[in-house]
Amino acid sequence: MIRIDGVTKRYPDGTVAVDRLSLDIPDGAITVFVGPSGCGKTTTLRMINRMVEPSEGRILIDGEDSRRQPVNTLRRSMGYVIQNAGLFQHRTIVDNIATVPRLLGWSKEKARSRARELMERVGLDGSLAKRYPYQLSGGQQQRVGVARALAADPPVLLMDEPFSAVDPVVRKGLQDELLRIQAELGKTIVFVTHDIDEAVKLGTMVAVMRTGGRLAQYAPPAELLSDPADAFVEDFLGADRGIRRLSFFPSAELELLTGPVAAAGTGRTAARDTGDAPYLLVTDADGRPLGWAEPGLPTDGPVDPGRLLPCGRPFVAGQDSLRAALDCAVLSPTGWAVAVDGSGRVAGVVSQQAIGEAIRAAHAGGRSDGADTGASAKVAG
Ligand SMILES: Nc1ncnc2c1ncn2[C@@H]1O[C@H](COP(=O)(O)OP(=O)(O)OP(=O)(O)O)[C@@H](O)[C@H]1O
Repeated sequence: MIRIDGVTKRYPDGTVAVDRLSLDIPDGAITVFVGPSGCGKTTTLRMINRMVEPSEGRILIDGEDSRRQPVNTLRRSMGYVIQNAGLFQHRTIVDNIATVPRLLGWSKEKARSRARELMERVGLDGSLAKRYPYQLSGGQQQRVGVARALAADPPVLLMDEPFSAVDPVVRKGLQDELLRIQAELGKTIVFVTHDIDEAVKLGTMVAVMRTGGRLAQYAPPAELLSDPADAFVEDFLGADRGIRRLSFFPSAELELLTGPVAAAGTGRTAARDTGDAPYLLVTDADGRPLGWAEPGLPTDGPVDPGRLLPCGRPFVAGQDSLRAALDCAVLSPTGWAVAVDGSGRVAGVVSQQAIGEAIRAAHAGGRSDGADTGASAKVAG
């Protein structure tokens, strides 16, 4: 555990970048520092690996004052990733990644073989190994930056706005990759961003900082969304925090109806017994959703999918969140959401109204994952 204990940073010109900050960064989890520009996020991160020395207070690593370790030993135990990756332009990708192992005295072969293994881990094709950084896209360069930081297998990764310079689609891919790597390797990651959505998505714990380097709130993201500490945090979280909070409620308890679901051309569709549902959901022979049949549309023979109402993007029952289920229902012209299993086959349908009831029950039960335990079990979707 990294304990930040009453830390203040005053720069020589008198600027107080961080003001009496105290918090514990748990092992094997992602802790995100988020806040407006100039609130002291980068300074905090750099105090952890002593690129910046605190003016007051101390930082304990597994109970020991970080100043008791030689600074080089400390830094080698902490990979560091920055915006635009900061790669060595004159070195190939594989040699960029092999930098720290080489500094640690590994042979060239061993360091390069480790680098190639890491390229695969961060989702980079091996054919890029001999290229130079300028021959890679921004997103690929960021992956190289992550691989380089992981090369010597440090227990801690410090990441300063690592994905800020890439477009939203690439950024989402990098975030997903980081979550996957974190789940696989169990690193302690300290991540700085000014993007609250990124913080909520990635953080096991989120520290919201305010201008003047003060901590506004430190909590799992579900708790931030349900109980912002004050108006500043509430404002920073943005207008749709209620909807975003639904990402933390699993869809597992939604009661799915299978009555209004039928495969095209099976004859069952002719009966059109849709129960409570006004429409019939028609699937293909494998059970994958084709669309909604309006009353009156013959469905007992081959169905022209062009005549069905679209069913939008279904949610994965049990795996996706209530937010995904609600989104599906809201976007559906019928007001009903389609649930599928992991292989895309229809598991059932559920109405907007039933989802609304599940949301009310979830709020009443305070069942958003992680809010009680401090461990944020994220729900996909
Ligand atoms: N070397 C320095 N000398 C004086 N003031 C500094 C120095 N470095 C940072 N600051 C000031 O300290 C405050 C915190 O800066 P810091 O870079 O930690 O903020 P930040 O939250 O990371 O900002 P951003 O999101 O814009 O990167 C700012 O007011 C900044 O101008």
